[in-house]
Amino acid sequence: MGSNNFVDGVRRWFHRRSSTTVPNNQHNHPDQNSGNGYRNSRCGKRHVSLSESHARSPNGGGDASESREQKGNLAIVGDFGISGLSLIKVHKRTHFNMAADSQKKGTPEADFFTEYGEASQYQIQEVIGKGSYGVVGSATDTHTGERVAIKKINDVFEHVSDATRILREIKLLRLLRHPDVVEIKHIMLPPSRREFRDIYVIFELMESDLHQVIKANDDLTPEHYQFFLYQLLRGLKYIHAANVFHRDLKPKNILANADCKLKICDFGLARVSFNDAPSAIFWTDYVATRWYRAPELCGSFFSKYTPAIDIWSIGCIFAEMLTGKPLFPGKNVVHQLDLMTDLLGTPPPEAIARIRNEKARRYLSNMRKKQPVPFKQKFPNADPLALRLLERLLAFDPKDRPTAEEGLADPYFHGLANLDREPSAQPISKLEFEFERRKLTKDDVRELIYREILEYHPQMLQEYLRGGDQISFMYPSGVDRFKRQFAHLEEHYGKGERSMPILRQNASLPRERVCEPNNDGENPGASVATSPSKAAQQSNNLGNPNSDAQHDPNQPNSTRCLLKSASISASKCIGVQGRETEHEEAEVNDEAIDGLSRKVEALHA
Ligand SMILES: Nc1ncnc2c1ncn2[C@@H]1O[C@H](COP(=O)(O)OP(=O)(O)OP(=O)(O)O)[C@@H](O)[C@H]1O
Repeated sequence: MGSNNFVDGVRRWFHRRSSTTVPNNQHNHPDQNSGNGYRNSRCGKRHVSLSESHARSPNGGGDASESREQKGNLAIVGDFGISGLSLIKVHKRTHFNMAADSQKKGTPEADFFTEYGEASQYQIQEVIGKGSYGVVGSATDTHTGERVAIKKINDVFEHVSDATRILREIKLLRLLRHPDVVEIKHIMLPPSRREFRDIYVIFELMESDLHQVIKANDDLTPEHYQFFLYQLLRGLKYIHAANVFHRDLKPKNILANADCKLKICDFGLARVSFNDAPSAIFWTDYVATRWYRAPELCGSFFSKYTPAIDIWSIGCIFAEMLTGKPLFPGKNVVHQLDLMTDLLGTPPPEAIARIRNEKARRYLSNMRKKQPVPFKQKFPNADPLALRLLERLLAFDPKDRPTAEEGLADPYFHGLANLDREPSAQPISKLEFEFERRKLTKDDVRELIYREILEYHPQMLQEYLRGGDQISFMYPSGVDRFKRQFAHLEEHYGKGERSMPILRQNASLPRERVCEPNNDGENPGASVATSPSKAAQQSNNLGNPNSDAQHDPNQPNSTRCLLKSASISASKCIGVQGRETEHEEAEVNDEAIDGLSRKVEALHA
């Protein structure tokens, strides 16, 4: 595909909406009305009004343009028609057809529907993935014909910290409503308010994720790159305006459709930043994927962090799109910093002087001086405007990175950026996250999750708010049916494939194990290690005890990685020669650890 297709698509989009002219409210780009080419064809004077509402098309067909009525004060967004971009390859999911199988065997599931209204709404089809928290299946909403993804989260309350992470995620996804953020459509009502263990969350269904897209498509065009980055920054602008830091942006946490639509997902590590929140609580459980981690998080540089940590991750993701390979595949935090400085050069003394953590400051000042590699040399085929923005996103010093909003106003997006389509969220109310301030018991979290689920069951919510006791009785919810269906699916999923037990990544540390900061505001490096290997890795970090937690071979990421590989091998990508993209969960090489330990020890001697 070339720009012509793109131009045609954009023209079609404008044509379809020709009656919705509103005053031009673009970013004030100097050349926004001049010149030729696809950028300017997108830069016409017609824009979709913020108040314009289009019906959302069911996933899997029809007009790709979308809009969403925002809850509360949030805006209604008229979004792109993106038919102008050539479709990207997404692997076809063909794991196990639940519906057909259940008919063949005459399993009882089909009858179950008649009794419970809500359950009959979803016809489960196949398993599309497994995570550490459970299984994700595709299904059809029989009321609307829409295809959805249903995530079954097993044994939610096994660990209070996991349950709290799930609470955070479902709450944030209810509050953050934007076309570039995955949508929770529904959560099944548990059969019993006080006794439920599993929950079923119904998401909009996406076809793939950016990790797969990068692997499967070696013919992405400059227009694809630009549109991908645009959506990511636009989503981030909205999320940051709500004072939410995602903290774990990586290609696997960006869902993708063949029509080039991207959506940010997995808010399990996200946090709302209230100005008075102690940064210790905010950061001590930080275990996000190292390869996309900002330099300041590779050594507890500061006591307070900013949304610029997410901007860095977006920079890494964009670079990975351009080359098909992760930009900084560090084996541990020290190696991570080495790779960063290999490309960006050693930071200037002023930037190093701002670092409050003494070990990290010392490590960087003692590092052999390195010159930056020109981005043109590193990314020889990329659009120079793209590279200029990439350099800004990957500024070593967080204060030099643009905000998402500033990123959208970068010349790279001339003709594409449009403030009308880039709404900001309202800051999230403190009341919603009041639970972060206290130590929760299992029953507390269960009640809070139940309350959150009731947001999708307005009548029950009314009853609950009136103090109705009846909902403590078993309530016909349809979850039992789902449970059996998922059990059946899980039994078949992975048959004949490399299958490994899923271990839950206990990502958030239980409160009682979170160490207090020292008087410098930094974490003193108190141990949270649960295994000798973790202890070894911690000796290799620069002050943050959790900075390598995700790299513990006993942690499930490597397991998940294998499972994902298994599902990839079972998938069909037509005519695709996948590029080899290494996994960020690569095993730690003991020798490297030893070498780095010596290096760090020598530094601190
Ligand atoms: N809405 C969705 N549409 C399509 N696929 C999805 C959707 N949500 C998740 N998936 C896929 O299902 C799989 C499992 O997702 P899940 O979020 O449970 O686990 P994960 O991404 O491994 O993260 P974690 O284990 O940290 O929660 C992933 O491959 C993901 O891409």
